[in-house]
Amino acid sequence: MTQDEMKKAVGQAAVDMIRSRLEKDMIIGVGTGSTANCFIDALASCRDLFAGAVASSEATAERLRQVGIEVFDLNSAGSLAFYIDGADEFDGALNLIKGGGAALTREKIVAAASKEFICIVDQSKRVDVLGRFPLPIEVIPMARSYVARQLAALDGQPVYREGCITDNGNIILDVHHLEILDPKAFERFINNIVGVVTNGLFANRPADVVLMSTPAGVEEIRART
Ligand SMILES: O=C(CO)[C@H](O)[C@H](O)COP(=O)(O)O
Repeated sequence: MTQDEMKKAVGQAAVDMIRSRLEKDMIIGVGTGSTANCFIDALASCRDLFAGAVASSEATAERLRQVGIEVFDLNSAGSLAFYIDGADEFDGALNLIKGGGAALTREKIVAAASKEFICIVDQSKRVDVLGRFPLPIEVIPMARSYVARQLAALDGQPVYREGCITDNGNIILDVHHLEILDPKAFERFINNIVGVVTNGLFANRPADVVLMSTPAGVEEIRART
C-alpha cells in the first residue's frame, strides 16, 4: 500500500466516523494538507447531511467549495462539532507537531473552537518524542531575526522557510534538532517570545483521537492515561 493510498483510507475512515453524527445545521472544522484533502474528497458524498465547514486555510476553503461544501467564517459559526486535520508528528499522549503546510495558526484557532479533534495520519507520523520533524513557528516578519536568536539560545536550529508567506501575511521559522520532552511547557514558552504568532505544537489542545493508517487498516488511537 502506498502512502497516498493510506492517506485516502484514513480520510474515508474519518468520514465513516462522523457520518452518523452529522446534523443539518452542523458546521465542522477542516484542516489543511494532503491528508485533509483526502478527507474533503471523501466528505463530498455527505455534503447534504450538514451545513458546511470552517476552513483552516485559503487552500482548504477553495477545495471545500470545489466539492460543493459551503465555507463559513468562524466568527459566524460558533462552536464547531468536530475538527478533522492531519499532522506532521504525534506521540503517545496525542500531542502533535503541525504546520508543515504553514497553516498552523488558523489550524490552532479552529481546533480550539471545536469540541472534538480527530487527527488523521499515516503510520509515518508516529514518534516516541516530538521534534524529529522541524517545529514550525509563525512569526511577524519584522521579528524574524530577533525570534531566531531566542530560538538558537534554546539549542534549536531555526531555519527561515524561504518564499513562504502564511495566509496571515507572516513568515515561518522551522526549528531543527529539537527533542521536546515537555510539549505543554515548550508550547507555552515559545508562544511567550515576542514576535511569535504561534508555534506548531498542539499539546495544550492535543487531538482527542488519532486515526492512523497502516497497510493492515486504520487504527483508532486514544491517549494513554
Ligand atoms: O499541519 C499541517 C498544515 O499546516 C498539515 O496537517 C501537516 O503538515 C500534515 O500534512 P500532510 O497531511 O500533507 O502530511
